[in-house]
Amino acid sequence: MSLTSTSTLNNGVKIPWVGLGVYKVDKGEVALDTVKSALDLGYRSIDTASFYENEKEVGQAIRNSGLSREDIFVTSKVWNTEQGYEETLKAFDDSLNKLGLDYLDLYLIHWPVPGKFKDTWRALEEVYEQGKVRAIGVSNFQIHHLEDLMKDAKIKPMVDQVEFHPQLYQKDLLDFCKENEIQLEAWGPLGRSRYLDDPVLNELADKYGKSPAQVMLRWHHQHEIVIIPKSTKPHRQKENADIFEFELSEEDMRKIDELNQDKRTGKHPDEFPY
Ligand SMILES: NC(=O)C1=CN([C@@H]2O[C@H](COP(=O)(O)OP(=O)(O)OC[C@H]3O[C@@H](n4cnc5c(N)ncnc54)[C@H](OP(=O)(O)O)[C@@H]3O)[C@@H](O)[C@H]2O)C=CC1
Ligand SMILES: O=C1CO[C@H](CO)[C@@H](O)[C@@H]1O
Repeated sequence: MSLTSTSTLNNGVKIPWVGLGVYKVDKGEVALDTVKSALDLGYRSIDTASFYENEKEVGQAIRNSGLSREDIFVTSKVWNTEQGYEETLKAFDDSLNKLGLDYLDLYLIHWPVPGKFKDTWRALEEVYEQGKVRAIGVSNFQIHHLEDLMKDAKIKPMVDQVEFHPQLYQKDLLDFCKENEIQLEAWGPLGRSRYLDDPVLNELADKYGKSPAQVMLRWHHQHEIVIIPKSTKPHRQKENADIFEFELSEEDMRKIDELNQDKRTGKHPDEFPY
């Protein structure tokens, strides 16, 4: 198992289990260097969004890498103010242009904007059917949003990317996604580094000879969740990728499950100020 090991989405497309997130990675040199070091270390999946304002640098770093386009999995997202059918078709083209790519691997609805996300989804179905994106999905969708979307959708979402970490163990959503063949992807898988001093995670880190961050990430992996930890630092990128060579016991998985406090670092999807 390595950074090239993948989960298979419900349409057969393969997504790496571990990718690099690039939110708050400043455009310019920082973004170029961050994506370069990740690709050099073997990362093959990058998660960006029009909202992050670094698509240009992400695309440039991918082209500079000399890797084949088909070996890299690129995700972007349509932002809230860009939602609606026509608006999303335009936003998709803008993202492709900024990235300098002729197709995306995954395009997501960033948040379930009330009254808009169904029209937005029709636009995603359209670009998917045109072959401009290999998979489509959603982000920050709760079970009720998924159920609502799937009532009218021609194509079922392949991915739901949500905030997920031990302090926000969304078991019902995870089970729902598994039942419906929707791949759950965790944003903030390190809890944005706020809970790394948790005593249970530290005790387990000592037990397995790993860092608390690696224990957290491995917990997601054993729950079959795709993760996209962000770091601008090569030594942390390396650490976050080194989670394939150890296994948490069932008892230790349960101990981490029990850390849940329904605690979010971001907004609740039903309360986001749309
Ligand atoms: N769909 C959505 O609405 C959202 C999607 N996302 C996506 O998910 C990605 C990941 O989430 P994000 O919010 O960045 O949070 P993460 O949980 O990935 O945490 C990132 C933070 O942890 C630090 N860090 C990284 N690795 C380590 C380590 N090994 N030890 C200690 N600290 C570490 C980073 O600092 P440093 O860089 O200094 O190493 C940074 O401060 C985003 O970058 C973005 O792509 C994020 C938020 C919302
Ligand atoms: O992707 C994102 C990055 O983080 C932001 C602040 O929490 C989110 O709003 C956004 O969805």
